[in-house]
Amino acid sequence: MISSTHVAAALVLVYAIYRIARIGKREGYLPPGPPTVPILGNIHIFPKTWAYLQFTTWAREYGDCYSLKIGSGTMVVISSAKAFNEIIDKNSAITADRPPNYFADQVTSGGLNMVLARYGDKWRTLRRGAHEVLNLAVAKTHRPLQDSESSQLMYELLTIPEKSFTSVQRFASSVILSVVFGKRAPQFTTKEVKAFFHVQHIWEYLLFPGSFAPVDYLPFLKYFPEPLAKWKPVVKEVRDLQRDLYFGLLDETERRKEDNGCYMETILERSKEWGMDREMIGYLGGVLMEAGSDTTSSYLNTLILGILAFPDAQRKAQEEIDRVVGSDRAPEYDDLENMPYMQALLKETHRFRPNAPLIPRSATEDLYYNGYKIPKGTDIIANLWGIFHDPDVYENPEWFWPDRFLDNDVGTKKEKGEVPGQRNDIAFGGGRRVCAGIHVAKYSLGVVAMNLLWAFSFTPALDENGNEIKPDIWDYAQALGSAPNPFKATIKPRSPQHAEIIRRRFVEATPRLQAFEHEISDEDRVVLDKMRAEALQGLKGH
Ligand code: HEM
Repeated sequence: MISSTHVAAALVLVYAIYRIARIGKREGYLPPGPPTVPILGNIHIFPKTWAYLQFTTWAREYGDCYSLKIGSGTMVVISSAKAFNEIIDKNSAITADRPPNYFADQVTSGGLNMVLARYGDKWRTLRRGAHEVLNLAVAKTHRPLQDSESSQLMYELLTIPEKSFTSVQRFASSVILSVVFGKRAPQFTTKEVKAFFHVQHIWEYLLFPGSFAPVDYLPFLKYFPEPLAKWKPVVKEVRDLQRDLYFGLLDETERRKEDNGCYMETILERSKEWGMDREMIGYLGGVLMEAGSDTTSSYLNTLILGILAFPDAQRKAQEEIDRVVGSDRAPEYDDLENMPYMQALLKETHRFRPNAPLIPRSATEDLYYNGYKIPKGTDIIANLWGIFHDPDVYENPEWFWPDRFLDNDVGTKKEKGEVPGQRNDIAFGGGRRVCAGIHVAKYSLGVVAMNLLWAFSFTPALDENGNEIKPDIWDYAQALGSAPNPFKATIKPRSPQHAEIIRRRFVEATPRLQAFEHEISDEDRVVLDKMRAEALQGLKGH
């Protein structure tokens, strides 16, 4: 006989099956998206590589705001300037959070990595500390240093052009090291730069979706023992390496007490007022290096790749620079306002290969877009690649073609007229989490780009048979940001007069650079002395 207990058990079972079968199913109020399967949702088709390309393909099929089901969780991908403006800019108060990141929390003492931190008190304190030292007025005080570092970059391209790729990386790292910790990196092989790139490589691997099990989506995995949790030793390694580097540099700044005006000197002086303890200070310094180094160098190397592959852009930029600056002096930042083509070229580089093709956010309250609901707790991915490579909005989006920005400030097709929400600095993000280093970044990018094009002609490198190697605009690293793989170019000064000015500027920058040459290795000292002596010799020889 069937008892009421049996009936109750059967009902519970049916309900449980019904609930489990619904896991992974897209709720009716969500934006559309690819078909789901029970339990997994869209996990089985989630891209393990080149996510931004697949996200863009889906955007063309499902629209500028679509959803993916990650088990019972939801991810919404936005791929138009309008959606970005409405969701990220206008709704910033409820979309400024980042998705949970267990690995980042473990590595940086409970979420002190400002870029990845949840939207809360720790982030607010870090952001305030960053703002105090990165705002426009303070950023301006570092411009002489950026100019001086750029003069060494130009000198390296003149004398060791075959190392252009790493020279650009050295420049970017040295600027951030100096600005943040008051200590420069004279070579790409300088101890701190080597240590930084070493740990950064492992760190990116740890963060890259698919490298390890998705602990944030399946939290029970956190409790697995080490043999089953392959990320555990990697987390420890990254933590140890980062602490050695970041806190080692902080110790050095404290020891030195010398006033070269670096960020750490200010932060150490005012940390109490800003509510920052030593852990926060060390990680803030390190995170600024992480956020400011690769971005700047990848951008500049992309620019070089772009003008190699699309020589028309180089020719037009140089015609303009010659007209505005001439060949008796090197360009200065203020020249940029008289150079519409150069401005267009800078914008085009951001559009062509945005440094952050996907920006992760998380909704802290329900919000609505185009009648769809984006519930609290949804991960929101701003797909910058999809925005910038939309053929409906941009003419030939896969071309490096600065001219598009001459017609209108945002580079969109003429017949499109004004595209709602479009602005030309989306590449730096938006709302409350907009790039904290935008002023430092824009100066480095502008000054170096103008100097590169003023000083040198860039043509494709030659192979062993003397044939040109076709620049490959798709040869990018499988990483979180858009970083071109190393490539070679033929780089020649545009005239002996240009070469002489490059040498002179490098020699004249010596005292400014020396203010940041602390505790540098014997090897770095020897190389620097030799470079300076040769530059001086070159000048006398003329
Ligand atoms: C080519 C240069 C750069 C580009 C394109 C760039 C772009 C970005 C983007 C897209 C974000 C995410 C913004 C968002 O969530 O809306 C970001 C965040 C950030 N950037 Fe930059 N960045 C660059 C250089 C720099 C530099 C030089 C620094 C430091 C000196 C820096 C410091 C930061 C920091 C600290 C954040 C985290 C902001 C937060 O989460 O509150 N960036 N950047």
